[in-house]
Amino acid sequence: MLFSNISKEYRVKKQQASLFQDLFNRKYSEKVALKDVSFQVNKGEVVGYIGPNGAGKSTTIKIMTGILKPTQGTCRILGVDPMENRMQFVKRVGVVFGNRSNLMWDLPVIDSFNMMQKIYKIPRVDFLDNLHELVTLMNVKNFLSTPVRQLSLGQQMRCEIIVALLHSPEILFLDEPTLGLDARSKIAVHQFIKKINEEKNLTVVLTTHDMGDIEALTSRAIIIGKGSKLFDGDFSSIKDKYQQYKKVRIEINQLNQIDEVVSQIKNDFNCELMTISANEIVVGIKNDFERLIQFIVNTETIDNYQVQSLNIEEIIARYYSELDI
Ligand SMILES: Nc1ncnc2c1ncn2[C@@H]1O[C@H](COP(=O)(O)OP(=O)(O)OP(=O)(O)O)[C@@H](O)[C@H]1O
Repeated sequence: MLFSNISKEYRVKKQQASLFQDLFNRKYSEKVALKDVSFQVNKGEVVGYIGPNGAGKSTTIKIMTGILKPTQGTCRILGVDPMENRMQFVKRVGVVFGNRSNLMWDLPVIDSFNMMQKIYKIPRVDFLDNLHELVTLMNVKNFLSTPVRQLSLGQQMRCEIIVALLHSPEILFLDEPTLGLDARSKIAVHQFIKKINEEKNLTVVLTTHDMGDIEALTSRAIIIGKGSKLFDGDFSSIKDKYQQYKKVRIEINQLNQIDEVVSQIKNDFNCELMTISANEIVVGIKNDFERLIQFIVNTETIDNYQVQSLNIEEIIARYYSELDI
């Protein structure tokens, strides 16, 4: 899979002062969604595509699945341009958009599965084999005759993934597959994606806001911000970079003492004062950590303290801010 020097600009209509101007002299501006993004994905790989809101994740998936044409660059999926010969292309890929359903809302789940057989003209024997395997793997047997609208979000997502896999695609694209799911459902989706990748050597590209998806599914992450690729590699190297950075919560119950402690920390330590509230100071610190702990232990007005490492969301936010994004 090749995504080479891809840029995408959307044409956006500008709001004009009057309706008359709007009708007869329409003006447009360009909204840059992707800027010269390149990467390759090999067969059987699982790749996480991470970024904050508006970074360009969905635009990338839409280009890879032939829904959108890039303004510049070359996209080759399974050796072909996804915009050309769409009928052939869609038979070779599976797509799940977390915010759009391929299931028929009022009908039993099994009807949506049967419909896929007709749409993709899957031979009956292959379909039944696949269905049996996927239903067992995803543990959805008990609600095959339940109307989709009565399923929980987690059950629905498991069914969406089955729908995308019934025609045995070679690549699975997942756009925010765990959006809105509770912790248990997320784990079920992770386990399933892992299994299907291992057993069928299926290539998986998934976009996510959720760092837990990356940790559970893959070591390779591509990080995107404001349309540009910022990182492509082993996500643990980003995590390691920030591992020494600690957050220290300092509790002070004597309200009149907090200002003094704040100014001592400010003057004596190389650290970042993250938040200061009535009885708590949160400090971000890297090199001066041991000395800060000594200070805390020796300061009588400090009642309690807690040390935390950065969680993954905070690591990404820090990474973005260092790159001035
Ligand atoms: N059809 C469109 N017309 C104009 N601008 C668009 C269109 N679709 C997306 N954009 C803009 O392009 C940029 C990238 O959007 P995209 O949906 O790819 O981001 P994303 O990373 O998927 O965000 P989110 O996580 O919020 O879904 C954003 O600034 C968005 O506002």
